[in-house]
Amino acid sequence: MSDPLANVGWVDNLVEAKALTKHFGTFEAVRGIDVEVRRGEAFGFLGPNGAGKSSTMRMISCVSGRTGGDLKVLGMDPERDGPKIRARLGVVPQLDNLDTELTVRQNLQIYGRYFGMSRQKCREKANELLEFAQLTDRADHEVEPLSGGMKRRLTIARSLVNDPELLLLDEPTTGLDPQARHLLWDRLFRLKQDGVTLIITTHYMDEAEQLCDRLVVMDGGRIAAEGSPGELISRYSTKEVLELRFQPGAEKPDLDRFAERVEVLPDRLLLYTQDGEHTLAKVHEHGVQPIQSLVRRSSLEDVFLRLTGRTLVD
Ligand SMILES: Nc1ncnc2c1ncn2[C@@H]1O[C@H](COP(=O)(O)OP(=O)(O)OP(=O)(O)O)[C@@H](O)[C@H]1O
Repeated sequence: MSDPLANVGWVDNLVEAKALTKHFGTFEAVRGIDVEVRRGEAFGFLGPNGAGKSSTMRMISCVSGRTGGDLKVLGMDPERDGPKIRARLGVVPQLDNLDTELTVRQNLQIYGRYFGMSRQKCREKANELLEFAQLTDRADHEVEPLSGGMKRRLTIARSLVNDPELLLLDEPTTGLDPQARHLLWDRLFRLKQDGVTLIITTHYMDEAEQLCDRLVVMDGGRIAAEGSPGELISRYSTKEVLELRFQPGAEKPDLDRFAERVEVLPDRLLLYTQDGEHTLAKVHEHGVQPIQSLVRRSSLEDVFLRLTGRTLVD
């Protein structure tokens, strides 16, 4: 029997990039990255502004050509098969580009028409997506007065009109308040459960930790590390971190011997240790009196600091 999936181009890796580069004139925004995104996972590009995340996303979403290297999306070449790939992708750009002349529902329906769906199908799909985005009660309202979180959910709903296998989200929650972010994460979890592969760029470490099964840490156009959030934390950091703050302007004590590693930031010291409370006790025994102390688990922020010597959000 022939393989029923052969015709729809089934591949296990939805994105395969090898030595992928993007130059703008002489500036190298993406400097030879290798990435594999597996079907069904939520994959993250984590990095600060200017790391090359959006440039990479734009190549994957077939809106910008590569300068060098190889790129396959859904097993096809974006430069040759752009329209075929785009028909199976959903794209949520960094800035919402909703049509403010249309209502919430019309924004969804008109997208369906772009994909050649019948009016009836567009109506049904819009109803389904309004419910998914928790916007049913706003369906016939204008877009402009919606909150930032609602606009974001509508943009995501719109990107799902064509039932994409792969959804690309560029900084999905930037600028949203914590409640709106959590609501949006909840929707993304649901999509993942439904089998949609997600690629997310973010400079929020908590977002990457919450959402991503695997991620790459990008900096200066390169990949600094790759793995699951847990793997990256155990590879590059300790179990716990003791944060100590001192009087402004006071000289920070040398506490290197109390921890596996110490980072000196402008406003605090970070002591990397397996047991923060024990380390704090030793610091106190030594007569050091910080004005504030906090023991927490290591995070991706610590991984980034270790890899680049900088904090993620300056
Ligand atoms: N069209 C362009 N022309 C020239 N330089 C560009 C262009 N697009 C991006 N760049 C530069 O390439 C670098 C990477 O930008 P990119 O937008 O990919 O980074 P990013 O990691 O997505 O950051 P952000 O979070 O700010 O979007 C930046 O230094 C940016 O100024």
